[in-house]
Amino acid sequence: MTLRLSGISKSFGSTEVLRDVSLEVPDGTRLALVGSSGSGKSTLLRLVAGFERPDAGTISLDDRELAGPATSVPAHRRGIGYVAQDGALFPHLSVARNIAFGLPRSERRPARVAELMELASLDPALADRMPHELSGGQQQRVALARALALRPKVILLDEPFSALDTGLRAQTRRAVVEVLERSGVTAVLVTHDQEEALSFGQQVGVLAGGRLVQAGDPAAVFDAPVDAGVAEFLGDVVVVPAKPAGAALADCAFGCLAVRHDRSGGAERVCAMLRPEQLRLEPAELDGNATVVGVRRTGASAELKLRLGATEFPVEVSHRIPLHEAARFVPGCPVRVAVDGGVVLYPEPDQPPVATTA
Ligand SMILES: Nc1ncnc2c1ncn2[C@@H]1O[C@H](COP(=O)(O)OP(=O)(O)OP(=O)(O)O)[C@@H](O)[C@H]1O
Repeated sequence: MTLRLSGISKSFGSTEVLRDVSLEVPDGTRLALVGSSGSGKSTLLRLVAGFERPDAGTISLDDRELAGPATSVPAHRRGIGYVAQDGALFPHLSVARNIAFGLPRSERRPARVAELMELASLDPALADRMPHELSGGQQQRVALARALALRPKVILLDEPFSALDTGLRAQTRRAVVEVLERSGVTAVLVTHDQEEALSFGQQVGVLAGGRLVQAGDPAAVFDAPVDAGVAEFLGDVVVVPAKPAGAALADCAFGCLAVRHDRSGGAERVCAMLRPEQLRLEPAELDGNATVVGVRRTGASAELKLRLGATEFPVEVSHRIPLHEAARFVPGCPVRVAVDGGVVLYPEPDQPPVATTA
């Protein structure tokens, strides 16, 4: 079913947490909501689940209004499943009984539990284990199986992977996406992890200060963030002062580059954003456009500090390279820095832009 939010606002006392949020998650698709801590992600999910009421706006599933000025369908009547951050399993019930707890009485049969365990890619041998005897990833899959037991139309996942360590996190995320795909349920994930948000589904939505500042196809949002703040939030950036130079071109410390998206709104002073993955570096005696001014080894990589100064925009840029390449770049060495693909232009911030890559 298609989930629609229209003009949702919510305050707690005098604190406005969400303002005029509208979005649509088409039937059977997945949306990841990302934003920094306090941006209102969990509140939005709780409004959809029915744990809170919006102050303004409507929430509906297909043609059925769940929340609005004159409507408030209770949480248990919404047909919406909710998976909390810690899975919230009952510690005194086995895996099978935790899952069965989510089922209507008439369906509490071992065969139905086994079916849900299979759907959630859980080994049947785990059925009699207690939650504390499971890994974090297995616990999350039990929580998902329990949430799917009621055949919800929509499933909401509130930071379900945040307690897992990096390897298990990616593996559990892939497993969960497969389960959601198999069950064909519409899903919304809340996360503050950019990579997770960009790889979860068909749409990513970025919340900042209670507003949905951008939503759309993850690759398109990553490629053309609406402002420099979103660009930096979604991944590493290199930002340098720039000057428009005619038809979709801009001059900056890297030379004259193609502009792939102009988000400057015609501002007089602009800066250019690119991703570190776009940079290619070669030692170059003759046609260098940068100089190595520092090399710092950090684990498996090295951070080069480069000065780009051939133009009216001299800047220093930090750039990470694999450690085995570091020997080619010693301080004082001239370097040719080329940029693959174009840049995105933004209005220059009040503060001078900082050129960094993490
Ligand atoms: N029940 C409540 N009463 C008062 N303030 C609340 C309540 N729930 C949330 N808030 C406030 O609303 C703001 C947004 O909180 P919310 O949990 O939605 O953010 P979030 O983006 O999910 O953050 P995090 O990533 O840290 O979980 C915060 O400032 C929080 O303190």
